[in-house]
Amino acid sequence: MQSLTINHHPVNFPNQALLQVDNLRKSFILHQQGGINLSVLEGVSLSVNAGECVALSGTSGSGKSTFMRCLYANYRVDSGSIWVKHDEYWVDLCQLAPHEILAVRQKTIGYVSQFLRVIPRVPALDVAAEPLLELGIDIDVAYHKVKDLFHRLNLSERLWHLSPTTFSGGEKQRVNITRALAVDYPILLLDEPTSALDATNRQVVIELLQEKKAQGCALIGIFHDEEVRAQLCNRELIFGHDN
Ligand SMILES: Nc1ncnc2c1ncn2[C@@H]1O[C@H](COP(=O)(O)OP(=O)(O)OP(=O)(O)O)[C@@H](O)[C@H]1O
Repeated sequence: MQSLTINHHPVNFPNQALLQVDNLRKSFILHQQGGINLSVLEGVSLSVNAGECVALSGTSGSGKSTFMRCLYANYRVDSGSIWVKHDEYWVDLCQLAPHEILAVRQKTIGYVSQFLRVIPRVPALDVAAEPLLELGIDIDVAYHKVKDLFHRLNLSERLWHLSPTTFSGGEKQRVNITRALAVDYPILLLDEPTSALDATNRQVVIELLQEKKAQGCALIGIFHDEEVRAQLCNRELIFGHDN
């Protein structure tokens, strides 16, 4: 393995690590409220290995979602680094140009957000197959993967060719999960992936995520559901004022 960033700074992480966060700081400046500086992440560090699942825990407002958004490069950080193993290189997400971030999202980091963004008239099958098609996967192979996941997640076949605009919360969540799980991302970020699901489908999602772990995927997520945490997570990163 070559341990180089795209800027060619050598780094040396444990062999099994896929993600390494060092001393991450993030604050918000509240422009509408007198320019108050709200410090949310004060030096968070985390290393996640292949096949591990880390739960982000802590009280409401402690910074879990902010941290997840930093890991997906949705937020610019104040300082620190987020090293990700992308192809055979280590790259620091905090230093990448926008087009490089898109490349990392396309191949390396999948994100199951809580809510599915839907476009009217695009059927569920195409919404879920889109990330595979963007990677150049053959359309029949992509549909086959998606249909298999839809079956496992008990998404009724009569919905596959409809736009998810009118779907229930749980149906939308299962389309969203399929979108992310159809691709073999080495790293998966999960924001309450089972919040809208019944017990049966929640168990299916747990099993699918266990399979991802067994394949060497690194999972980082917010799981308010204790049962999900107990079955999936190896460790917790607890957020609070001491981060
Ligand atoms: N875009 C933003 N602008 C300003 N402040 C923000 C922004 N996003 C989050 N915050 C503040 O950062 C703090 C952490 O919020 P965050 O959503 O990360 O917490 P959380 O731990 O995910 O909470 P919850 O469990 O309630 O979802 C909160 O005090 C919140 O008000």
